[in-house]
Amino acid sequence: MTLHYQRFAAPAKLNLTLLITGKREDGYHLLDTDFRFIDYCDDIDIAVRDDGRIELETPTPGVPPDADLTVRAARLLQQAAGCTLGASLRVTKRIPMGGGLGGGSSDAATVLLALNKLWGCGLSRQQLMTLGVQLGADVPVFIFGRNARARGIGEELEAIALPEAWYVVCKPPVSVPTGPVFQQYSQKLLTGEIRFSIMRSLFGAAQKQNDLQRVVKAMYPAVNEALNRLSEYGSPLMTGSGACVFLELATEVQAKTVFQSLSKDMVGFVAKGLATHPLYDGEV
Ligand SMILES: C[C@@](CO)(OP(=O)(O)O)[C@H](O)COP(=O)(O)OP(=O)(O)OC[C@H]1O[C@@H](n2ccc(N)nc2=O)[C@H](O)[C@@H]1O
Ligand SMILES: Nc1ncnc2c1ncn2[C@@H]1O[C@H](COP(=O)(O)OP(=O)(O)O)[C@@H](O)[C@H]1O
Repeated sequence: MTLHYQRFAAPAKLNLTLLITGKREDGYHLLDTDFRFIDYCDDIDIAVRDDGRIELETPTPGVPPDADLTVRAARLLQQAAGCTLGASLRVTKRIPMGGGLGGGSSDAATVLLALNKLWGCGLSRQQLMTLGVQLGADVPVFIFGRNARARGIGEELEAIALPEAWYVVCKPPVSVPTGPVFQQYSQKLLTGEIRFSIMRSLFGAAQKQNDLQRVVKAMYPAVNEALNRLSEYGSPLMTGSGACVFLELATEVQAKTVFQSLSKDMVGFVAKGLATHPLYDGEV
């Protein structure tokens, strides 16, 4: 069997603002968040196989291949579409894991979008989004393909237009698991230290904010430190449930200047905000 690989991009996302507006009966928190794609991407090379096998040739350290979101996405689509073809996958990982940049979710979304085409499954964007949410709350927005305001747990999406912007993104030397952060947030709700942002969601917040930031700063001093370093140049924010923090700037020159003036021990990168996902084809 000769394998022909094609390359597909899986971009990172930033949560430009993240409000928590309530809690569902199953314990998941309701969000009101603006997602923006950035041009910092994992690459996924995919070849169709005729033996039905799903092979991950580049296992991610610390993630068993069967648990890898790329493999799970391929198997889910294969099952849902009744497809007998398989795929070999090679992932070039750049997006830090547990960083709030949605790398795993983006990889899964790219595999769903690419294999839907390569296998000729013919599922609609909406059908792929419904499959994707089974893999993670952030998967649907990457399939939606446009920068979006998301509500619910991320499945109610509305496209938003965003100005051109550049971002300095810093990765503190910690990996922040999403579950425990929400748990800690819930505990603070019980003690009355925190309240839901329903009013700010309805009437708009005075400035962009991330409701999980306070909790993560207290749990991970390195995140606090990174925010302090960036706050010398503007108003930084944490993305998702952390650990990455970012600062928005109007031009590439400004972003590069800020990044270069951070000391060398601060790991990070400069990225451009995208208008749409690289695989978005205009179909709604
Ligand atoms: C909060 C966001 C914003 O983008 O953060 P990041 O993960 O990107 O940092 C995401 O919606 C996260 O989505 P995702 O990372 O898929 O979360 P999951 O694995 O589904 O959730 C892990 C755990 O976090 C809690 N959780 C997650 C999402 C949510 N809206 N409410 C929750 O309470 C639940 O306890 C869940 O079991
Ligand atoms: N292909 C993948 N890339 C990244 N993480 C993956 C992948 N498959 C499974 N995971 C798991 O998903 C977790 C969350 O990863 P990721 O989506 O990159 O971070 P975050 O939710 O903080 O944005 C990782 O810690 C890892 O255990």
